[in-house]
Amino acid sequence: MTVALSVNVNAIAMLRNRRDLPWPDLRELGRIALQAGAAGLTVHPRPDQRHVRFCDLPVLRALIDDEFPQAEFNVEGYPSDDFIELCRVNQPEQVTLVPDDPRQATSDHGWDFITHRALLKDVVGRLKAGGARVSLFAEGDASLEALEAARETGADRIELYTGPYGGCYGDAEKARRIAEDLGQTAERARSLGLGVNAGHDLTVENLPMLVGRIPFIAEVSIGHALTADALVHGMAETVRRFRKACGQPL
Ligand SMILES: CC(=O)[C@@H](O)[C@H](O)COP(=O)(O)O
Ligand SMILES: NCC(=O)COP(=O)(O)O
Repeated sequence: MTVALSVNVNAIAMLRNRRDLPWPDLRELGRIALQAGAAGLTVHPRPDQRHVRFCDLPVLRALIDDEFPQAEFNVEGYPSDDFIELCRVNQPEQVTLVPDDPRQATSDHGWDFITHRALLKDVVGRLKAGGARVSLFAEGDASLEALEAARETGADRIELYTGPYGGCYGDAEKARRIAEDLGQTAERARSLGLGVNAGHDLTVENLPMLVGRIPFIAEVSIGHALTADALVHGMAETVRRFRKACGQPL
């Protein structure tokens, strides 16, 4: 089983949005990423559109449909009515639901599945009826009880929030401890029949330990570090480096 890499283009969009100009061009960079072997593209449209804009979604949908029909579009976000409508219109293969407050700078926690079970069950049902796989952003140490509630929503997968793991760069011992917690959570999720994705602050350096501990991760979505590396190495070479760090044969 190989760990699929989905390239999150939010950080590229944020750079573009500094000016009223159309570059860097998301469609072109998305194309380079997919040509270099990324399995898909991820966007996280936030209500203020400070990163990816709502109008970017049809462009990326068309790129995949026209040129990379095996690739997947993953749309992440809080399940507001606007977000659900964006998903209906753009038909992502996967929707990842995230408990973000609009004021948050970035995602920094997973769902409380027990408290939000009813909301999630309703939204997951609607998204799945529209044809999407649904993944739920989860705390790295989610309990069995919490994961049972996640499964009851009808979701297909969880996405492990790996921010604290990414935050301990330079401290290998702490990273190992967190990787172990993430591994145990992933095993609990798998024992319930849930697939496991992972994301947030993953890098070429920290991926191998995570994937070594959780070889059954289905997909990682990566944006911030991948965009930073692309400034140094170019997008195509960066995607190859991240694929290698995921354990993919090149
Ligand atoms: C859901 C998640 O893990 C986030 O990492 C997210 O997709 C990144 O969002 P921003 O790029 O908007 O910070
Ligand atoms: N789901 C996580 C994601 O898409 C990207 O997170 P990051 O690499 O930008 O931290």
